[in-house]
Amino acid sequence: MIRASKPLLRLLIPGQYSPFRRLHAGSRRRRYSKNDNDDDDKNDKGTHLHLYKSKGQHLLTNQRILDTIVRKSAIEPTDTVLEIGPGTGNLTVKLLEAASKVFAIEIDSRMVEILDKRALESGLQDRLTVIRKDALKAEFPLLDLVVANIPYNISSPLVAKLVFGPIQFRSATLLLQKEFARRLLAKPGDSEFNRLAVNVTLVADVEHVMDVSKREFVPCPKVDSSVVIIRPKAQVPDVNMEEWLAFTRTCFGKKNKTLGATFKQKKKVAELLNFSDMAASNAEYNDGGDDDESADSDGEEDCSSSSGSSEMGVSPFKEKIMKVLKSGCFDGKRPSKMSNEELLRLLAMFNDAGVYFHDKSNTKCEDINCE
Ligand SMILES: C[S@@+](CC[C@H](N)C(=O)[O-])C[C@H]1O[C@@H](n2cnc3c(N)ncnc32)[C@H](O)[C@@H]1O
Repeated sequence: MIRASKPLLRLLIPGQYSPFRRLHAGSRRRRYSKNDNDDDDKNDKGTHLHLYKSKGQHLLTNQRILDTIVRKSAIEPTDTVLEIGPGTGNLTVKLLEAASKVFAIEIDSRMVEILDKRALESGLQDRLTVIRKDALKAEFPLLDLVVANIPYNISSPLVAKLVFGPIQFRSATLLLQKEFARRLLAKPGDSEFNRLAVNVTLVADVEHVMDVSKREFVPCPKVDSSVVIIRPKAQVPDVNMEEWLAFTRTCFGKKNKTLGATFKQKKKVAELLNFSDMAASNAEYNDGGDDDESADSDGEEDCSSSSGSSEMGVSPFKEKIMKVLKSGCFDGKRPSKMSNEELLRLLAMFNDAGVYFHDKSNTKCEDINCE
């Protein structure tokens, strides 16, 4: 928690006064108090604004960077923009000038108050709707673009909510922790390549826009940042997303291990067997009891029927898995070097052989990360 030493109003408008410099200098000495307690807001009422580390309250004050973010977002005058975590509104006022409508979702009621006041002062209040909610719980409105300097502690579920959620949008320009952005942008074979990149790039393209030094924020955080633009793909592979997420979780549990070694683990095989049994039984029930021939990859064994699968022990099931891996030359491959096309092909081969993936912890689409 940090306390601004000058009246609140002066804190809000960078460039007009120097409190940011003072605040900045202070932040180097003491970023937040040890008691970063969200309930401790007794000093917020007067002229002071406490910024909470737990809410990721680092305000971006550099006008040039704010302008670049808006310009790179390619906002049309008719666009509706969603901003997540508007804070005191440094980015919001610029979005209001560029767009027809801005929805801003902010969890902190003190920020909401400041934001409303600032919009009023700009004369653009009619274009702004502030929603005082947790962005992870709020229902997103219909929108064209997302432009936001988000709280970094919700990066992963928020990106998942955007790319796997029901709301369609042209692009999301996001200021993220640099390390998280690197992981989003990583390609197979890069040391940062991981499950996050695999899952996001299945449905969206990610472009790096620029890096932003931690010194551009008040208070100064410990980490640098990067701006990226996420653009949903026009065409996404026809795959069950819940199963894909469970599949990538299994594969990327140890991303540098060969798939042969990963799928040799007894526990993993037993889990897969249980769920594949259930999936096969459901398929039979839904089909009115008919055999599903499409689930049998080579016709040599009846992998799909409930009787075949449910009576199959761990060992024969493991053999089946190994057979799939070998027939596609996947057994020696490491997930850290595999493309999405290869992973999709492997999942399709597993499904054809009656092997299905499911997260026993009930994977939701928010869960796209691996570490
Ligand atoms: C990194 S600050 C960005 C502030 C402002 N956009 C800027 O660039 O100066 C993040 C903002 O998100 C808000 N916030 C934190 N968690 C949130 C959540 N779950 N939902 C909505 N807003 C949240 C914080 O209160 C804070 O105002």
